[in-house]
Amino acid sequence: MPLQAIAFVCLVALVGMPHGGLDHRFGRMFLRPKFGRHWVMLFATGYLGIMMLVLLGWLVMPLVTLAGFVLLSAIHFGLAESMSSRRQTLVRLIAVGGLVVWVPALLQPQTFTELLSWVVPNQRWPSEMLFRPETQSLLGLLVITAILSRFMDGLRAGLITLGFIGIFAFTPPLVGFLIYFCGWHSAWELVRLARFANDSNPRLGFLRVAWDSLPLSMGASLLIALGWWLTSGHPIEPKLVQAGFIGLSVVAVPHLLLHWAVPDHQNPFAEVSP
Ligand SMILES: CC1=C(/C=C/C(C)=C/C=C/C(C)=C/C=O)C(C)(C)CCC1
Repeated sequence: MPLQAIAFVCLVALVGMPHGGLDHRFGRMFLRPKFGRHWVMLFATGYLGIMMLVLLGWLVMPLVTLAGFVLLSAIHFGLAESMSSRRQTLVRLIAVGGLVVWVPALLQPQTFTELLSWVVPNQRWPSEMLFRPETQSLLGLLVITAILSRFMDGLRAGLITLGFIGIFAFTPPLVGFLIYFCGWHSAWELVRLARFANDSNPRLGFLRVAWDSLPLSMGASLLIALGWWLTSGHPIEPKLVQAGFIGLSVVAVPHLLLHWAVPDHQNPFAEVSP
């Protein structure tokens, strides 16, 4: 298990962070046409401000912040999964995008509550909630909705979804998350960005993306390291998962909001006027 916690933090830093490492370019595309050279100030203030709010949320109301973060993440992952789908209702997005949470919460409640107790320590709520029949039924319903919804999008989408459900059901929740987040969500986003960077030579495009996303990803990883250092005094494994998870959520929320504001097809490498 400590190995999983270490892999969680390292892979999130190395593969997960870079997929949001070009957010400043998306921000520039969104803000510069309206605000000219003031875009940098606005972007930095907005992004950092949202990060601070999320951090404050974890300190003041951890459960609300956890629930809000899981819902936002589900919508974000759901949108990425159903980019080509025309049927993007909120319930479907949440059902599909949240599978990485719903499936282990339903089928591995014991391990899942242990992880939750590391993320939000001293709270009895997760273990009381997760084992209730109402919660289990709701989770089951979400999983069924996701399967039906993806098969309606096409056989391939349905089969991929079943494959992921199998992974989330049988691998430890952190491993399932890493396979999905690093091996699928971030990987596809990096491929998409590499194509934007250099359509005729995606390999060169990939190098450019890696290079350009270095400052923001390094900054985010350093912040997580700082969180680790500040929360000293706990056993290593829960602490790694807590620092990794809270750090991830702090940088993920502004990323999710930004990507709702900017249309998917816009190239972040294109020159922006003025
Ligand atoms: C609650 C919970 C999980 C959910 C993590 C989520 C929801 C992460 C979302 C990340 C995002 C949206 C990154 C941005 O790009 C895990 C790790 C599966 C298991 C431990 C408990």
